[in-house]
Amino acid sequence: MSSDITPFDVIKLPRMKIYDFPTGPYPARVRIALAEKNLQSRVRFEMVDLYKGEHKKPAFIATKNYSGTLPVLELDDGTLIAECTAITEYLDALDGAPTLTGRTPREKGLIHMMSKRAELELLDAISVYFHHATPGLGPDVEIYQNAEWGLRQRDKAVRGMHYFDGVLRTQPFVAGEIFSMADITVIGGLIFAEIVKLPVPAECEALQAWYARMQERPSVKNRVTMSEPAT
Ligand SMILES: N[C@@H](CCC(=O)N[C@@H](CS(=O)(=O)O)C(=O)NCC(=O)O)C(=O)O
Repeated sequence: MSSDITPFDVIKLPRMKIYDFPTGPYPARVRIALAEKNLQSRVRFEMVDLYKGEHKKPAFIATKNYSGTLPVLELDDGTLIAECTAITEYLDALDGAPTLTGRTPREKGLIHMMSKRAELELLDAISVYFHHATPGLGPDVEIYQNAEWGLRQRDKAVRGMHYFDGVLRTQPFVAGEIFSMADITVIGGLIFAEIVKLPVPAECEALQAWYARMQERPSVKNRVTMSEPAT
């Protein structure tokens, strides 16, 4: 091997901690990205109990994430990165060979657009429905609820499902010809839909077929158990 190529296994990968909630839809996005990049062994998960409101405690907000959400990535030098898109971009760039966030300017633009659209039109909409029009994380955490707003966002998410069904009738993945961060974000949305028992409409056959394919990916299938200590 020529001297100017550093074998992957000698690149100094950082050790990382992720403040996490193992079954959460947004944490699932980062867990899937970690597995797709084969980085699981570099990460320790620290659970933050959402149902006890630990993510809204002043200490967490002051020292880990001003937005009071999960996941949060903490590097061994103390750097903190919140926001699933940002964490995924960081993880994807670590080996110098991005596979999830785009290899060319055009791919990067399309993937970012479709991932953001999946947040706005699907995942975040279901999250608002969960927090405002269901018991959510419980009365001690959901200190303000607006059921009408939550129901409007639920209806928006159903429209989003139809939109992504239309996209997936024309191409194999959410942002085009390759699996990307945009697919992971839609997967997060459908994970949340299952949690709130919001079914994908029967006529959204392309979305359903795509999701069935996605659920066969080891990164998706094993996303929750990856943090359990090896037995
Ligand atoms: N924009 C943020 C949103 C993160 C988010 O909402 N995370 C959820 C975690 S989970 O519900 O998916 O498990 C959360 O912290 N929810 C707690 C709350 O909103 O009070 C991101 O992309 O990381």
